[in-house]
Amino acid sequence: MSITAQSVWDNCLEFIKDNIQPQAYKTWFEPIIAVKLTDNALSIQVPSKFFYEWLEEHYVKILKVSLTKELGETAKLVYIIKMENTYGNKQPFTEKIPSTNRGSVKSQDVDIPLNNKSPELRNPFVIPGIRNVKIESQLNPNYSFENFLEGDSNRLARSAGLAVSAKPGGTSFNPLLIFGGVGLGKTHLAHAIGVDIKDKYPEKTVLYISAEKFTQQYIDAVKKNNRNDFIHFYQIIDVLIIDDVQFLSGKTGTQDVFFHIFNHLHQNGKQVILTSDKAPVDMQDIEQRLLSRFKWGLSAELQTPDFETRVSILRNKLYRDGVDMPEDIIEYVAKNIKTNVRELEGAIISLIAQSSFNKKEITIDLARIIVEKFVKNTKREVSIDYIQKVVSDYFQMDIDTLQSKTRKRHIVQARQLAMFFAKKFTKASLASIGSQIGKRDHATVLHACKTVDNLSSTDKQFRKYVEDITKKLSV
Ligand SMILES: Nc1ncnc2c1ncn2[C@@H]1O[C@H](COP(=O)(O)OP(=O)(O)OP(=O)(O)O)[C@@H](O)[C@H]1O
Repeated sequence: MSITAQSVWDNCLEFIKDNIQPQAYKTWFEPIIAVKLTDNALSIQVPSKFFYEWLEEHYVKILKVSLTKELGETAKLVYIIKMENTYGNKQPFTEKIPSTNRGSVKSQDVDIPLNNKSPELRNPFVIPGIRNVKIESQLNPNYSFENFLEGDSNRLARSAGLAVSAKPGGTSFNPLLIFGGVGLGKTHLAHAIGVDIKDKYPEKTVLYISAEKFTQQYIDAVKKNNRNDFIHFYQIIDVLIIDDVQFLSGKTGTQDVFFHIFNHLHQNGKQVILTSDKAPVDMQDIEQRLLSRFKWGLSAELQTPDFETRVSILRNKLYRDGVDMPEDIIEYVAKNIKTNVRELEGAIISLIAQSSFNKKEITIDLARIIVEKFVKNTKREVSIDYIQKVVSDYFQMDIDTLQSKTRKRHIVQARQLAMFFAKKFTKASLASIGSQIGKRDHATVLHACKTVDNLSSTDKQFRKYVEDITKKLSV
């Protein structure tokens, strides 16, 4: 009788069945399909990359023994990973990985077979069409746990981050959503988790990307008819970190594609880490099904650090930069800049720069001047709600009137001004602004912004409105 892939695999299974628990056999071996036998290499098809990893981690020895028994010392095992076909792709997407050769995965290289059946996998980060897909993690090694100082304000998020990096995909913190105000360390912490995972598990494919870049890549992929490649690229990531997910607000196409990628990763035990400037309950224009996914794991808030933590952050920064600074100056800066760690660091850097350029000693007086300038120059984040309040107060109407459907000219103008300032002073998308100011669409907001621009250059009275409200919002 001739030897076939099926006959070899059947014999292996018989041996394996006798040597492992029945439940484990059912879970991990029954779903496998023997595909082909060439040059003493048996190719087996497994349902996911997670499955492959599990086999390699727990059953590689027994697989080796059974296969050697059948095919001799030169026996080889090749996995074919059949990815779940979430996108109506006619052909299944496959990925081949040789057994116990995880070196190729270690360097974040994934070998994709180029045959007629499987589509070429295009990596949005690298020139398309190359055979060996190298995925740069895009992580910043300077953002580590070590230099992310702990305090009451960030203890939960930081500890959850450490738990995730010790066991990516293996904790209930999946996804881990880190949220908090501007400059409080969301990006830093997200990178630190990724960096630590790469240290502990070099074979894992980690990718950091901002939601903005993700959206751009998706738009490009749709333009170039590469939507499936885009999805497949993200589905082979082990740890996906997406920064500033609030950016997806109002972008339904990108949300939809992210929803499918998220489900695939989550189902396969991969880790997802997200950051956002607001808690899921406060996110506007994000589809309900996506919001509910965000809440599956843990949402951990980064709050404004207390005085002690601010002092430690400054001390640590100075220590790393090799700069000595009197304790009273550090405390002065920490006392006066409270709400944003980026500003805190910025002020101390200006102080060092000023003193070295002007050869001045660092004194409390110099610190006072710099902190004052610094605090004055930093723009305060205003919310869309606040803008609507300021505009409606200015025109002495209530917010409901401002948002109403009326076409009365002065109300329309007030609404257009609110939209114009929301665009100018917040990072919200046109769609999100529209939905918050009277449930209008993005085209209406765009039109409002153009109208305000036009009117302020042609109508003196209108220009005064713009100037007055700008002043009120800048105080
Ligand atoms: N606990 C901390 N320890 C040390 N440095 C910190 C800490 N928190 C924040 N920082 C530093 O503050 C700066 C701003 O942090 P980061 O860019 O991560 O903020 P963010 O919350 O992502 O801001 P944004 O909302 O603007 O995206 C960085 O230089 C970061 O290293």
